[in-house]
Amino acid sequence: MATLLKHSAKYALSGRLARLGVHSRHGGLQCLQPRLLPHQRSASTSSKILVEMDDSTGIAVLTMKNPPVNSLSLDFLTEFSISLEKLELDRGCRGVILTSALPKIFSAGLDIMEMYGKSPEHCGEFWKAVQEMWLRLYGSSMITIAAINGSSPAGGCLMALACDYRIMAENPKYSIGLNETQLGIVAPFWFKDTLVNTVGNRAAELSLQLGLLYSAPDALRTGLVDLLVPEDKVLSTASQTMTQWLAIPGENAIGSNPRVSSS
Ligand SMILES: CC/C=C\C/C=C\C/C=C\CCC/C=C/C(=O)SCCNC(=O)CCNC(=O)[C@H](O)C(C)(C)COP(=O)(O)OP(=O)(O)OC[C@H]1O[C@@H](n2cnc3c(N)ncnc32)[C@H](O)[C@@H]1OP(=O)(O)O
Repeated sequence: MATLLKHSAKYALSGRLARLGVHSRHGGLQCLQPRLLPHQRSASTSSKILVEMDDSTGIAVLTMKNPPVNSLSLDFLTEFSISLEKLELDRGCRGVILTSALPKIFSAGLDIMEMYGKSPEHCGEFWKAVQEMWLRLYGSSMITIAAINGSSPAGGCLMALACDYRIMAENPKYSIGLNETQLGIVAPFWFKDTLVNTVGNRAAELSLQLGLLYSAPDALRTGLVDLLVPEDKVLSTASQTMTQWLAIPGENAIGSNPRVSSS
């Protein structure tokens, strides 16, 4: 029942998502291998996204590669949503690890150039693509883990928040947060809600009103991220964590998520 509720709540998020229908990708207990064996891997790449799928574990790694800072441009967001939709439709895919190919940056957030001097039509299309990215990630029926291997302000932080679990590199130079206020922007309500659901009301109030960017240790203290690990261990830890989550029987790891389930 919980699973069904989660699915209905999730698919109610977006008319486009409703097309996906309800199906189970989470079978019984499986013995999962954290390492990808070459013959069991498949890769697909668009210009800004690399997707590597391990058929033996059902784990996909979605790597953002939009230099210089993985800003969320219209093109990037479109490719991102298409990649995620393909994985969502792939019944063999049970978990997605989101990470960055760029040194020091997870994502710089919305592409500022998409919001400057553009036509109302373009702005509408861009904003719709931002919402679509969030709906797909937050409403995903796969387990999603953000492997945050660099700084992640504003919309980049939203992406990480939309995942089920966040693992960040413990590099003190990296920062993360919804710092829109510092940029003279009010974070939209659904940015706010996603943050509240993660860190709670009071921390979210302070965070949003002051536009705080947290260092990695402060992000852990406030609950913005779940785990800090050495930089070279971010991806392997994400793989191990995913394996643990996917070993939860049936669909319980997904179905018991309170953000999308009411029982
Ligand atoms: C009209 C609007 C239409 C529709 C929208 C409707 C409503 C919108 C309303 C509200 C929106 C609210 C939500 C907003 C969310 C956002 O995400 S806003 C974007 C916020 N992000 C930032 O402000 C990030 C700023 N960047 C940085 O802090 C740093 O660049 C960094 C920490 C990411 C990386 O630092 P460095 O490694 O030192 O790199 P540089 O600073 O030298 O940058 C390299 C290069 O990249 C360009 N760049 C950086 N960030 C962005 C970005 N967000 N978009 C586009 N380009 C970016 C930077 O300018 C440099 O370019 P060059 O100078 O090398 O050409």
